[in-house]
Amino acid sequence: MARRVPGSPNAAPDALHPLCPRRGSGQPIVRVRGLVNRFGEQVVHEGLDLDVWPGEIIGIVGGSGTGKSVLMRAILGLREPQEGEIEVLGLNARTDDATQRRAIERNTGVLFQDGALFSSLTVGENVQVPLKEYHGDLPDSLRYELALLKVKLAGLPADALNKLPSQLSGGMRKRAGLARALALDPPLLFLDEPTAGLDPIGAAAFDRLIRTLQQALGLTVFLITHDLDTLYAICDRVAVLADRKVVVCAPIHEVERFDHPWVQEYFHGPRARAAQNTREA
Ligand SMILES: Nc1ncnc2c1ncn2[C@@H]1O[C@H](COP(=O)(O)OP(=O)(O)OP(=O)(O)O)[C@@H](O)[C@H]1O
Repeated sequence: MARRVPGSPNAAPDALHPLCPRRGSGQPIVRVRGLVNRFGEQVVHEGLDLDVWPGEIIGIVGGSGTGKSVLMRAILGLREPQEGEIEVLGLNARTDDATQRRAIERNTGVLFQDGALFSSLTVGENVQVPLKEYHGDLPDSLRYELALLKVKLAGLPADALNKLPSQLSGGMRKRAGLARALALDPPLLFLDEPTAGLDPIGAAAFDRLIRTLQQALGLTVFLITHDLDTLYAICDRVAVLADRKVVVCAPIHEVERFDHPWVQEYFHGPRARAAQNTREA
């Protein structure tokens, strides 16, 4: 079954999140320049540049260990790179200024690969964690209502609110993680391999959910994936990490033609051909 997703890739949503830079303003929502990340002798990134534009879904791909997660962590300020500039929503992500750091945190939602839910809290309590941190003055009943709204937005039934993560399927846990990532209505969403571990039907449903939410909420999405179907189904542009940097960043049909051994193997190797055949079937 080919994945069918509402709204075509490359068609950015009409309405952007109010905190997003205006489209056409020339201002990216994430700007990375000259990024260097090293672990001891190992150089992961060396002079990496990347722009993420308002309202797009950008897919980040690359071989295992090319530094996709390290890049995401550096952008989110969860890791201090050795060199480079990183701006998020016009703010310096490498600042020591606590107010700016908090503003970035407040405006970015993250779905980590394993969902990263607190196992001893229910789904509803997990979603309320960021609400408590940033809106501690809200009455409990309103926080509960907001958590319920996010859980429904993420496509979970209302009764999931009172379940522990261990009582959910893998796909439902991803949706619960997504609900928490959306708790504060961020303009910018980071997803680390959201469809990993899901069966093809569950993965296709998750792709649809991401596209629908991105269009409805005017989100910009930074999406790390190995999933070719996701790239074709929902990504407006694809950035390929190789040789310690972004070697190409463009709409997928341009990336497919890019002359680089990893790109050619990934997009034209046996697995890619199988995915292509599935799409054409
Ligand atoms: N805290 C750390 N300490 C030492 N090395 C690290 C650390 N975090 C990441 N690395 C190394 O940096 C490299 C890039 O890791 P990263 O997790 O970003 O890769 P990735 O592209 O996301 O890989 P995958 O597709 O397998 O998830 C790897 O070689 C990894 O071992």
